[in-house]
Amino acid sequence: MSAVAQRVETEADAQQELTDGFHLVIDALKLNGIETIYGVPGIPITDLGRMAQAEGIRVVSFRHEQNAGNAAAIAGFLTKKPGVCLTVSAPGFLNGLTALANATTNCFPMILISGSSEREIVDLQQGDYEEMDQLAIAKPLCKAAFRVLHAADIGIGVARAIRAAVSGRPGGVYLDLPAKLFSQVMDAAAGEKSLVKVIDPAPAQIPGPAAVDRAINLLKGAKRPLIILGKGAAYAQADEEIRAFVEKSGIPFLPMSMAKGLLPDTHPQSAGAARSTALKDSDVVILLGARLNWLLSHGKGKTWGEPGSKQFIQVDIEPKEMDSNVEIAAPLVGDIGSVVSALLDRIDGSWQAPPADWIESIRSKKEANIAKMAPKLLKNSSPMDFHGALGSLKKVIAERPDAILVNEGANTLDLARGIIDMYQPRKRLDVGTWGVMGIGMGFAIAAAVETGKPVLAVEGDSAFGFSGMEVETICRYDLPVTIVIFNNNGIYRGTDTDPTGRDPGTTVFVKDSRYDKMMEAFGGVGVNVTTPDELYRAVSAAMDSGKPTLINAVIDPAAGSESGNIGSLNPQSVVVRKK
Ligand SMILES: CC(C)(COP(=O)(O)OP(=O)(O)OC[C@H]1O[C@@H](n2cnc3c(N)ncnc32)[C@H](O)[C@@H]1OP(=O)(O)O)[C@@H](O)C(=O)NCCC(=O)NCCSC(=O)C(=O)O
Repeated sequence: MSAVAQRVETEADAQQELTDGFHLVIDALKLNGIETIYGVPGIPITDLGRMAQAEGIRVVSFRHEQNAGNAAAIAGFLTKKPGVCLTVSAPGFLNGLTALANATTNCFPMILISGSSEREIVDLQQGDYEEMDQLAIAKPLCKAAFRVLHAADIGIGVARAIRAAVSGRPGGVYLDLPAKLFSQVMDAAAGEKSLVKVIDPAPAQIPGPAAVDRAINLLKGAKRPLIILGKGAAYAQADEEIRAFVEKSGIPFLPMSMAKGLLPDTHPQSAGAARSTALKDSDVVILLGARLNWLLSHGKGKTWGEPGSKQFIQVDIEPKEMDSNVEIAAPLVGDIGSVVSALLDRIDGSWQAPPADWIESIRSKKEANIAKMAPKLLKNSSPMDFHGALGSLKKVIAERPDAILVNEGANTLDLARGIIDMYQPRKRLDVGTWGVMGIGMGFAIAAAVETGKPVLAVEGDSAFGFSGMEVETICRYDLPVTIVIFNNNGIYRGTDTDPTGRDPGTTVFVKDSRYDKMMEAFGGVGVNVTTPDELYRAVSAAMDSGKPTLINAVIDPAAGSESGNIGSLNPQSVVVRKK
């Protein structure tokens, strides 16, 4: 090439605006309304995080990918947009996978984006930095998995990930971005054209009229109807329609834990405090975004009364969910908002409220259970038991109904679920379908970031340990998160011993630990409390101040029972060994 031609080409290059993989990923996310990324920086995505922040995306950096992943997952639940988690390759990617799988199980829309090493080297197993076939590993753990090899395909890759995460039954999606992709350069105009805006990412799915007729006829013939609200109903953000359906039909409702607050727990139709009676004695049960999994004893057995005494109507966006455990007499496939609207249209002048004896039997059981519980909640002992401590927190939430409650643990979870009334939708976030420990700080951080509301995380001492280092993240971003650790020195209880006398018992922790000191180490507020009154005052002050606070609540080490309320799943040894 002549010197003149070279000069002409250089000038043309100088005028040509360029973009690269980094910027295309950011532009694709922004075009689709992704405003926040949760992640942990490192090779090869450090600059992606920096640049995303510079371009106006909020980037929240965590201390461990599992917590960033949990944050992304619950952001998806709260917003109906996929929460994005960004990780480094192999080990960081693996750390994010638990959250991705948990998101998929819980039907939370989430995208795990991980950098990865070079395809050519990985496929020949030549020992690249953090070499791993991440796409193959992610596939069975999520709803969909994609890899983008060319900058020109980033737009499509991001679009496919978003649509896969939120359409139909929401879930986790993996997006694999090899390191080389980020520095691939292309013409900026062509790059912009390659981006895809996802139109109507989760289209409404309207139920067929015959399916609606079948369900309404069944409900009309019911003597003891029951509505079970699941977290799918909470996710749908069809709050007004659901409330109208419950109130116009007059049917008692039972919320699953993350559906609490869709209608207030204090609502006269709530059967939450009469759970056994409602499940056992009902004859027609409508499941609204709730699955008949272990949490509902698979729809059979003694929880559900006489065999054959039940008929189920199930509302779910996923047709395969029907008949998963027992026969579904009236399947209603569609999105919750569309199905509930269709049902509501049919609650007209001919509708008759459920028989008075059914309503009365729920009411009287509920009142008896509440009356039995009431004195336990007032106990102002030191050290505290679970009921006394939770009585205080019940008051705190009643006074701040728009606060978000995050909850995990065994006794701390089971008792808080019943005791702390919720008043508004999507305010209770917990361990979900898997009963997984470790969601605490990730959920609390995302709840604060996404909603700006005060967050109260009520944590068993064991559960907190899985994500405890994120208190630094909470302080760093100055989030309005109050953490209460129910500290009874161990898992379930703090009294276990090693029969050989050699080591601590397998379920105990260091006695009388001061978790509040952890918060102080990072500039947050730490408080140690020993009575329910002190707890009430400390939590109220913390939530009003909006300052990151950790309250170490000293609970009697002998308080608490084993198993985290999963009864039948706890195997018991039948062998007695001779010494
Ligand atoms: C399986 C369940 C859905 C059902 O449990 P049940 O014990 O049958 O029901 P609940 O806990 O909801 O309620 C217990 C009883 O309290 C009553 N109840 C409910 N609310 C109230 C109020 N406000 N006042 C008075 N009484 C009440 C309710 O009607 C029941 O009484 P009756 O009506 O009289 O029966 C639940 O336990 C659950 O969600 N479990 C998940 C546990 C979990 O995920 N654990 C994590 C594992 S921990 C771990 O990792 C590990 O241990 O290992």
